Amino acid sequence: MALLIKGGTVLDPGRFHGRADVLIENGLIAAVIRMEGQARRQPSPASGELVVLEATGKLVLPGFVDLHVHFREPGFEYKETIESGATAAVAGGFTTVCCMPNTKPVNDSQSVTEFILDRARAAGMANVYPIGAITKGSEGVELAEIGELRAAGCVAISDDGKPVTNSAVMRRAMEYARAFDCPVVDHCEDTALVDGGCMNEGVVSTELGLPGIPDAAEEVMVARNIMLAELTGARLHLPHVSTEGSVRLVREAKQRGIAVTAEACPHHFTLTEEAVRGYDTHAKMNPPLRTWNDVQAIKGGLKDGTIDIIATDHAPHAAHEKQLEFVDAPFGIIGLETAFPLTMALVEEGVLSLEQAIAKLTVEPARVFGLRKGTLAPGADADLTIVDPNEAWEVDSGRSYSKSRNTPFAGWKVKGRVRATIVGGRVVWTA
Ligand SMILES: NC(=O)N[C@@H](CC(=O)O)C(=O)O
Ligand SMILES: [Zn+2]
Ligand SMILES: [Zn+2]
Repeated sequence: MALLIKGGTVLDPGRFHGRADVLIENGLIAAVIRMEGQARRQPSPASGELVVLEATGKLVLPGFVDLHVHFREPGFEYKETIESGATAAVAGGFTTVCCMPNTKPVNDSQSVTEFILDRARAAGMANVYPIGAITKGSEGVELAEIGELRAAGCVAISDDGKPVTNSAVMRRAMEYARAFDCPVVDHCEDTALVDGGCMNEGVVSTELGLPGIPDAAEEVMVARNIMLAELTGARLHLPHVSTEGSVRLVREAKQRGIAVTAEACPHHFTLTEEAVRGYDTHAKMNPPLRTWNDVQAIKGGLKDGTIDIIATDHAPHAAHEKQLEFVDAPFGIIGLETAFPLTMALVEEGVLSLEQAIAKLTVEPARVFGLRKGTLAPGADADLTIVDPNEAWEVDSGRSYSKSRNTPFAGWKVKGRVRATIVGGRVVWTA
Protein backbone atom coordinates (compact mmCIF):
# COMPACT_ATOMS: atom_id res chain seq x y z
CA MET A 1 0.00 0.00 0.00
CA ALA A 2 1.11 3.56 -0.73
CA LEU A 3 0.08 6.74 1.05
CA LEU A 4 0.06 10.18 -0.53
CA ILE A 5 0.00 13.22 1.76
CA LYS A 6 -1.43 15.80 -0.55
CA GLY A 7 -1.42 19.57 -0.80
CA GLY A 8 0.39 20.50 2.43
CA THR A 9 3.36 22.74 3.11
CA VAL A 10 6.33 20.50 3.77
CA LEU A 11 8.98 21.70 6.22
CA ASP A 12 11.97 19.37 6.38
CA PRO A 13 14.48 21.51 8.32
CA GLY A 14 17.71 22.18 6.45
CA ARG A 15 16.39 20.42 3.34
CA PHE A 16 13.13 21.84 2.01
CA HIS A 17 10.31 24.25 2.83
CA GLY A 18 7.45 24.65 0.39
CA ARG A 19 4.27 23.20 -1.08
CA ALA A 20 4.71 19.53 -1.84
CA ASP A 21 3.07 16.13 -1.74
CA VAL A 22 4.77 13.32 0.15
CA LEU A 23 4.61 9.80 -1.26
CA ILE A 24 5.11 6.93 1.18
CA GLU A 25 5.71 3.36 0.08
CA ASN A 26 6.53 0.30 2.19
CA GLY A 27 6.87 2.38 5.33
CA LEU A 28 9.50 4.65 3.80
CA ILE A 29 9.53 8.13 2.26
CA ALA A 30 9.46 7.43 -1.50
CA ALA A 31 9.44 11.03 -2.70
CA VAL A 32 8.68 14.63 -1.80
CA ILE A 33 7.00 15.93 -4.96
CA ARG A 34 7.36 19.70 -5.15
CA MET A 35 4.58 21.88 -6.55
CA GLU A 36 6.35 24.43 -8.63
CA GLY A 37 3.45 26.25 -10.20
CA GLN A 38 2.81 23.73 -12.93
CA ALA A 39 0.55 20.73 -12.83
CA ARG A 40 2.13 17.83 -11.02
CA ARG A 41 2.41 14.35 -12.29
CA GLN A 42 0.08 12.07 -10.39
CA PRO A 43 2.29 9.57 -8.59
CA SER A 44 1.64 5.99 -9.48
CA PRO A 45 2.72 3.57 -6.78
CA ALA A 46 4.72 0.58 -7.85
CA SER A 47 1.90 -1.74 -6.82
CA GLY A 48 -1.45 -1.82 -5.04
CA GLU A 49 -3.78 0.97 -3.99
CA LEU A 50 -2.97 4.57 -3.19
CA VAL A 51 -4.51 6.11 -0.07
CA VAL A 52 -4.66 9.91 -0.13
CA LEU A 53 -4.42 12.01 3.02
CA GLU A 54 -5.51 15.58 2.40
CA ALA A 55 -3.16 18.15 4.03
CA THR A 56 -4.11 21.42 2.35
CA GLY A 57 -3.50 24.32 4.76
CA LYS A 58 -1.44 22.09 7.06
CA LEU A 59 2.26 21.77 7.77
CA VAL A 60 3.80 18.38 7.00
CA LEU A 61 6.81 17.77 9.22
CA PRO A 62 9.21 14.98 10.11
CA GLY A 63 7.81 13.21 13.19
CA PHE A 64 8.99 14.81 16.43
CA VAL A 65 11.79 13.13 18.37
CA ASP A 66 11.86 13.42 22.19
CA LEU A 67 15.15 12.41 23.83
CA HIS A 68 13.74 12.57 27.37
CA VAL A 69 10.61 10.84 28.62
CA HIS A 70 9.76 8.73 31.64
CA PHE A 71 7.42 5.85 30.90
CA ARG A 72 6.98 4.02 34.18
CA GLU A 73 6.98 0.43 33.00
CA PRO A 74 8.27 -1.84 34.45
CA GLY A 75 7.36 -1.09 38.05
CA PHE A 76 5.10 1.95 38.19
CA GLU A 77 2.39 1.09 35.68
CA TYR A 78 -0.20 3.03 37.69
CA LYS A 79 1.57 6.25 36.56
CA GLU A 80 2.21 5.30 32.92
CA THR A 81 2.71 2.24 30.80
CA ILE A 82 4.76 2.03 27.64
CA GLU A 83 1.48 1.81 25.74
CA SER A 84 -0.15 4.86 27.41
CA GLY A 85 3.07 6.85 27.12
CA ALA A 86 3.59 5.94 23.48
CA THR A 87 -0.03 6.94 22.77
CA ALA A 88 0.41 10.31 24.50
CA ALA A 89 3.55 10.69 22.38
CA VAL A 90 1.78 10.30 19.03
CA ALA A 91 -1.10 12.50 20.23
CA GLY A 92 1.56 15.17 20.79
CA GLY A 93 3.17 14.58 17.38
CA PHE A 94 6.14 12.59 18.69
CA THR A 95 6.96 9.56 16.56
CA THR A 96 10.14 8.66 18.46
CA VAL A 97 10.79 8.91 22.19
CA CYS A 98 13.73 7.86 24.34
CA CYS A 99 12.77 6.55 27.76
CA MET A 100 14.84 7.04 30.87
CA PRO A 101 15.86 4.00 32.92
CA ASN A 102 14.43 5.00 36.34
CA THR A 103 11.91 2.17 36.36
CA LYS A 104 11.66 -0.78 38.79
CA PRO A 105 13.87 -2.59 38.09
CA VAL A 106 16.14 0.09 36.69
CA ASN A 107 17.02 -0.49 33.03
CA ASP A 108 20.60 -1.55 33.64
CA SER A 109 20.37 -4.83 31.71
CA GLN A 110 19.74 -6.38 28.35
CA SER A 111 16.58 -8.07 29.66
CA VAL A 112 14.87 -4.82 30.74
CA THR A 113 15.92 -3.16 27.48
CA GLU A 114 14.40 -6.04 25.49
CA PHE A 115 11.23 -5.94 27.60
CA ILE A 116 10.78 -2.23 26.81
CA LEU A 117 11.37 -2.79 23.10
CA ASP A 118 8.86 -5.68 23.08
CA ARG A 119 6.21 -3.63 24.86
CA ALA A 120 6.76 -0.72 22.49
CA ARG A 121 6.40 -2.99 19.45
CA ALA A 122 3.18 -4.44 20.87
CA ALA A 123 1.77 -0.94 21.47
CA GLY A 124 2.50 -0.02 17.84
CA MET A 125 2.43 3.71 18.47
CA ALA A 126 5.63 5.80 18.72
CA ASN A 127 9.07 4.25 18.29
CA VAL A 128 10.41 3.85 21.82
CA TYR A 129 14.18 3.73 22.28
CA PRO A 130 15.46 2.82 25.74
CA ILE A 131 18.19 4.73 27.55
CA GLY A 132 20.30 2.43 29.71
CA ALA A 133 21.56 3.18 33.21
CA ILE A 134 25.10 4.48 33.76
CA THR A 135 25.49 2.55 37.01
CA LYS A 136 23.94 -0.67 38.30
CA GLY A 137 20.58 0.15 39.85
CA SER A 138 21.45 3.82 39.19
CA GLU A 139 23.15 3.66 42.57
CA GLY A 140 26.20 5.57 41.40
CA VAL A 141 28.73 2.94 42.47
CA GLU A 142 29.38 0.20 39.92
CA LEU A 143 29.19 0.78 36.18
CA ALA A 144 26.39 -0.97 34.28
CA GLU A 145 27.37 -3.16 31.30
CA ILE A 146 27.43 -0.29 28.86
CA GLY A 147 28.47 -2.36 25.84
CA GLU A 148 25.72 -4.90 26.52
CA LEU A 149 23.11 -2.14 26.88
CA ARG A 150 24.26 -0.56 23.65
CA ALA A 151 24.14 -3.88 21.82
CA ALA A 152 20.63 -4.56 23.17
CA GLY A 153 19.35 -1.30 21.69
CA CYS A 154 19.97 1.48 24.21
CA VAL A 155 20.59 4.79 22.44
CA ALA A 156 22.32 6.55 25.36
CA ILE A 157 23.15 6.07 29.04
CA SER A 158 21.85 8.06 32.00
CA ASP A 159 20.96 7.68 35.68
CA ASP A 160 18.34 10.42 35.21
CA GLY A 161 16.41 11.24 38.32
CA LYS A 162 19.72 10.91 40.11
CA PRO A 163 23.12 12.46 39.38
CA VAL A 164 26.29 10.39 39.16
CA THR A 165 27.76 11.96 42.27
CA ASN A 166 31.19 10.34 42.22
CA SER A 167 33.35 12.10 39.62
CA ALA A 168 35.68 9.12 39.21
CA VAL A 169 32.70 6.87 38.41
CA MET A 170 31.51 9.42 35.86
CA ARG A 171 34.97 9.61 34.33
CA ARG A 172 35.05 5.84 33.85
CA ALA A 173 31.51 5.81 32.48
CA MET A 174 32.50 8.42 29.92
CA GLU A 175 35.60 6.46 28.94
CA TYR A 176 33.51 3.33 28.31
CA ALA A 177 30.77 5.29 26.55
CA ARG A 178 33.33 6.85 24.24
CA ALA A 179 34.51 3.42 23.16
CA PHE A 180 30.91 2.64 22.09
CA ASP A 181 30.28 6.16 20.72
CA CYS A 182 27.39 6.30 23.19
CA PRO A 183 26.00 9.66 24.39
CA VAL A 184 26.15 10.21 28.17
CA VAL A 185 23.25 12.10 29.77
CA ASP A 186 23.76 13.24 33.36
CA HIS A 187 21.06 14.66 35.61
CA CYS A 188 23.01 17.70 36.86
CA GLU A 189 22.31 18.11 40.54
CA ASP A 190 24.63 18.43 43.53
CA THR A 191 22.46 16.65 46.09
CA ALA A 192 24.32 18.16 49.05
CA LEU A 193 23.41 21.64 47.77
CA VAL A 194 19.80 20.63 47.09
CA ASP A 195 19.48 19.37 50.67
CA GLY A 196 15.72 18.84 50.70
CA GLY A 197 14.91 21.88 48.56
CA CYS A 198 11.70 21.72 46.56
CA MET A 199 11.64 24.92 44.48
CA ASN A 200 14.01 27.58 43.17
CA GLU A 201 15.94 29.30 45.97
CA GLY A 202 15.19 33.02 46.04
CA VAL A 203 12.70 35.66 47.09
CA VAL A 204 9.67 33.52 46.25
CA SER A 205 10.88 30.49 48.22
CA THR A 206 11.54 32.77 51.19
CA GLU A 207 8.07 34.30 50.93
CA LEU A 208 6.43 30.88 50.64
CA GLY A 209 8.54 29.39 53.42
CA LEU A 210 9.70 26.54 51.20
CA PRO A 211 13.26 25.16 51.16
CA GLY A 212 15.08 26.33 48.03
CA ILE A 213 17.38 24.78 45.42
CA PRO A 214 20.15 27.20 44.40
CA ASP A 215 21.25 27.62 40.77
CA ALA A 216 24.66 26.38 41.85
CA ALA A 217 23.23 22.91 42.60
CA GLU A 218 22.80 22.49 38.84
CA GLU A 219 25.76 24.55 37.63
CA VAL A 220 28.41 22.81 39.75
CA MET A 221 27.50 19.53 38.04
CA VAL A 222 27.18 21.06 34.57
CA ALA A 223 30.72 22.42 34.98
CA ARG A 224 32.07 19.12 36.30
CA ASN A 225 30.52 17.15 33.48
CA ILE A 226 31.89 19.53 30.86
CA MET A 227 35.37 19.12 32.38
CA LEU A 228 35.04 15.33 32.33
CA ALA A 229 33.81 15.42 28.72
CA GLU A 230 36.91 17.43 27.84
CA LEU A 231 39.11 14.97 29.72
CA THR A 232 37.60 11.85 28.16
CA GLY A 233 36.37 13.02 24.75
CA ALA A 234 32.94 11.53 25.47
CA ARG A 235 29.70 12.86 23.94
CA LEU A 236 27.98 14.66 26.80
CA HIS A 237 24.30 15.60 26.61
CA LEU A 238 22.90 17.89 29.31
CA PRO A 239 19.19 17.36 29.98
CA HIS A 240 16.67 19.91 31.33
CA VAL A 241 18.98 22.96 31.52
CA SER A 242 17.24 25.51 33.74
CA THR A 243 19.60 28.35 34.71
CA GLU A 244 21.35 31.28 33.07
CA GLY A 245 24.66 30.02 34.45
CA SER A 246 24.21 26.59 32.84
CA VAL A 247 23.51 28.22 29.47
CA ARG A 248 26.70 30.27 29.84
CA LEU A 249 28.77 27.19 30.74
CA VAL A 250 27.45 25.26 27.72
CA ARG A 251 28.07 28.22 25.42
CA GLU A 252 31.70 28.50 26.57
CA ALA A 253 32.24 24.74 26.29
CA LYS A 254 30.94 24.72 22.71
CA GLN A 255 33.16 27.66 21.81
CA ARG A 256 36.09 25.60 23.08
CA GLY A 257 35.10 22.67 20.88
CA ILE A 258 33.98 20.25 23.61
CA ALA A 259 31.46 17.61 22.47
CA VAL A 260 28.53 18.84 24.52
CA THR A 261 24.86 19.22 23.59
CA ALA A 262 22.02 20.59 25.68
CA GLU A 263 18.26 20.45 25.94
CA ALA A 264 15.57 22.70 27.38
CA CYS A 265 12.07 21.67 28.40
CA PRO A 266 8.95 23.67 27.46
CA HIS A 267 8.13 24.38 31.13
CA HIS A 268 11.55 25.95 31.67
CA PHE A 269 11.08 28.45 28.83
CA THR A 270 7.38 29.09 29.53
CA LEU A 271 6.98 29.37 33.31
CA THR A 272 8.84 30.96 36.21
CA GLU A 273 8.94 30.20 39.94
CA GLU A 274 5.90 32.49 40.24
CA ALA A 275 3.83 29.45 39.21
CA VAL A 276 4.63 27.91 42.63
CA ARG A 277 2.61 30.58 44.48
CA GLY A 278 -0.55 28.83 45.60
CA TYR A 279 1.57 25.76 46.34
CA ASP A 280 0.40 24.01 43.18
CA THR A 281 2.37 20.74 43.07
CA HIS A 282 1.92 20.73 39.28
CA ALA A 283 4.58 23.45 39.32
CA LYS A 284 7.03 21.13 41.09
CA MET A 285 9.64 19.51 38.94
CA ASN A 286 13.36 18.90 38.92
CA PRO A 287 15.20 21.09 38.13
CA PRO A 288 12.72 23.66 39.46
CA LEU A 289 11.10 26.55 37.63
CA ARG A 290 13.51 29.46 37.88
CA THR A 291 13.33 33.25 37.41
CA TRP A 292 12.38 35.50 34.50
CA ASN A 293 16.10 36.09 33.92
CA ASP A 294 16.75 32.37 33.58
CA VAL A 295 13.83 32.02 31.16
CA GLN A 296 15.33 34.79 29.00
CA ALA A 297 18.72 33.06 29.07
CA ILE A 298 17.18 29.75 27.96
CA LYS A 299 15.39 31.50 25.09
CA GLY A 300 18.70 33.14 24.14
CA GLY A 301 20.40 29.73 24.27
CA LEU A 302 17.74 28.19 22.04
CA LYS A 303 18.05 31.07 19.60
CA ASP A 304 21.84 31.02 19.24
CA GLY A 305 22.09 27.22 19.19
CA THR A 306 23.72 26.83 22.61
CA ILE A 307 20.67 24.73 23.46
CA ASP A 308 20.37 22.22 20.63
CA ILE A 309 17.02 20.64 21.29
CA ILE A 310 13.66 20.77 23.02
CA ALA A 311 12.73 17.68 25.08
CA THR A 312 9.73 17.19 27.32
CA ASP A 313 11.05 15.34 30.41
CA HIS A 314 7.53 13.85 30.43
CA ALA A 315 7.36 12.65 34.06
CA PRO A 316 3.94 11.23 34.97
CA HIS A 317 2.88 10.91 38.61
CA ALA A 318 -0.51 9.80 39.96
CA ALA A 319 -3.03 12.29 41.36
CA HIS A 320 -2.78 10.89 44.89
CA GLU A 321 0.97 11.49 44.82
CA LYS A 322 0.69 15.05 43.55
CA GLN A 323 -2.02 15.79 46.15
CA LEU A 324 0.57 15.73 48.95
CA GLU A 325 2.01 18.86 50.59
CA PHE A 326 4.32 20.77 48.24
CA VAL A 327 7.49 19.62 50.03
CA ASP A 328 6.38 15.97 49.97
CA ALA A 329 4.97 15.68 46.42
CA PRO A 330 7.16 14.03 43.77
CA PHE A 331 9.04 16.16 41.22
CA GLY A 332 7.82 16.04 37.62
CA ILE A 333 5.12 16.95 35.12
CA ILE A 334 3.76 15.39 31.93
CA GLY A 335 4.66 17.15 28.70
CA LEU A 336 4.20 15.17 25.51
CA GLU A 337 0.84 16.64 24.51
CA THR A 338 1.69 20.30 25.17
CA ALA A 339 5.26 20.55 23.86
CA PHE A 340 4.32 21.47 20.28
CA PRO A 341 2.09 24.49 21.02
CA LEU A 342 4.49 25.73 23.74
CA THR A 343 7.31 25.55 21.19
CA MET A 344 5.17 27.36 18.63
CA ALA A 345 4.75 30.18 21.18
CA LEU A 346 8.50 30.82 20.79
CA VAL A 347 7.92 31.31 17.07
CA GLU A 348 4.99 33.66 17.71
CA GLU A 349 7.22 35.63 20.11
CA GLY A 350 10.03 35.91 17.55
CA VAL A 351 12.52 33.89 19.62
CA LEU A 352 12.87 31.16 16.97
CA SER A 353 12.04 30.98 13.30
CA LEU A 354 9.53 28.27 12.40
CA GLU A 355 12.32 26.23 10.83
CA GLN A 356 14.55 26.55 13.94
CA ALA A 357 11.67 25.50 16.20
CA ILE A 358 10.85 22.43 14.12
CA ALA A 359 14.54 21.53 13.84
CA LYS A 360 14.79 21.43 17.64
CA LEU A 361 11.98 18.86 17.69
CA THR A 362 13.23 16.75 14.76
CA VAL A 363 16.57 16.77 12.99
CA GLU A 364 18.52 18.17 15.96
CA PRO A 365 17.50 15.56 18.55
CA ALA A 366 18.09 12.85 15.93
CA ARG A 367 21.63 14.21 15.47
CA VAL A 368 22.31 14.42 19.22
CA PHE A 369 21.67 10.69 19.75
CA GLY A 370 22.68 9.64 16.22
CA LEU A 371 19.21 8.31 15.35
CA ARG A 372 18.19 7.76 11.72
CA LYS A 373 15.07 9.85 12.27
CA GLY A 374 13.89 13.44 12.04
CA THR A 375 14.05 13.82 8.24
CA LEU A 376 11.86 13.40 5.17
CA ALA A 377 14.76 12.43 2.92
CA PRO A 378 13.85 9.72 0.37
CA GLY A 379 14.48 6.32 1.93
CA ALA A 380 13.96 7.55 5.52
CA ASP A 381 11.41 5.84 7.76
CA ALA A 382 8.01 7.39 7.03
CA ASP A 383 7.52 9.04 10.43
CA LEU A 384 5.60 12.29 9.96
CA THR A 385 3.55 14.78 11.88
CA ILE A 386 0.87 16.90 10.24
CA VAL A 387 -0.05 20.03 12.16
CA ASP A 388 -2.25 23.07 11.90
CA PRO A 389 0.09 25.78 13.20
CA ASN A 390 -2.72 28.31 13.62
CA GLU A 391 -5.41 26.27 15.31
CA ALA A 392 -6.18 27.46 18.83
CA TRP A 393 -7.28 24.99 21.49
CA GLU A 394 -7.58 24.66 25.23
CA VAL A 395 -5.51 22.15 27.16
CA ASP A 396 -7.88 19.72 28.86
CA SER A 397 -5.85 17.47 31.14
CA GLY A 398 -8.88 15.21 31.52
CA ARG A 399 -8.52 14.28 27.86
CA SER A 400 -4.81 13.49 28.00
CA TYR A 401 -3.73 10.12 26.67
CA SER A 402 -1.22 9.82 29.50
CA LYS A 403 -2.37 7.85 32.55
CA SER A 404 -1.41 10.85 34.67
CA ARG A 405 -2.78 14.38 34.79
CA ASN A 406 0.09 16.31 36.35
CA THR A 407 0.35 19.33 34.08
CA PRO A 408 0.57 23.00 35.06
CA PHE A 409 -0.89 23.91 31.65
CA ALA A 410 -4.46 22.63 32.23
CA GLY A 411 -6.93 25.23 30.98
CA TRP A 412 -4.28 27.11 28.97
CA LYS A 413 -5.34 28.48 25.61
CA VAL A 414 -2.62 27.52 23.16
CA LYS A 415 -2.03 27.64 19.40
CA GLY A 416 -0.74 24.88 17.16
CA ARG A 417 -2.47 21.54 16.94
CA VAL A 418 -1.30 18.11 15.89
CA ARG A 419 -3.72 16.78 13.28
CA ALA A 420 -2.19 13.45 12.27
CA THR A 421 0.78 11.33 13.24
CA ILE A 422 2.29 8.70 10.97
CA VAL A 423 4.78 6.09 12.16
CA GLY A 424 6.48 3.79 9.66
CA GLY A 425 3.92 4.75 7.02
CA ARG A 426 0.92 3.94 9.27
CA VAL A 427 -1.47 6.67 10.34
CA VAL A 428 -1.48 5.96 14.09
CA TRP A 429 -3.28 9.05 15.28
CA THR A 430 -5.65 11.67 13.88
CA ALA A 431 -7.58 14.54 15.44
N1 LIG B 1 12.05 15.80 36.13
C1 LIG B 1 11.44 15.40 37.21
O1 LIG B 1 10.99 16.27 37.95
N2 LIG B 1 11.27 14.10 37.51
C2 LIG B 1 11.76 12.97 36.80
C3 LIG B 1 13.22 12.72 37.06
C4 LIG B 1 14.17 13.66 36.35
O2 LIG B 1 13.98 14.00 35.17
O3 LIG B 1 15.17 14.05 36.94
C5 LIG B 1 10.95 11.75 37.18
O4 LIG B 1 11.34 10.61 36.88
O5 LIG B 1 9.85 11.92 37.74
ZN1 LIG C 1 16.65 14.64 35.52
ZN1 LIG D 1 13.90 13.20 33.43
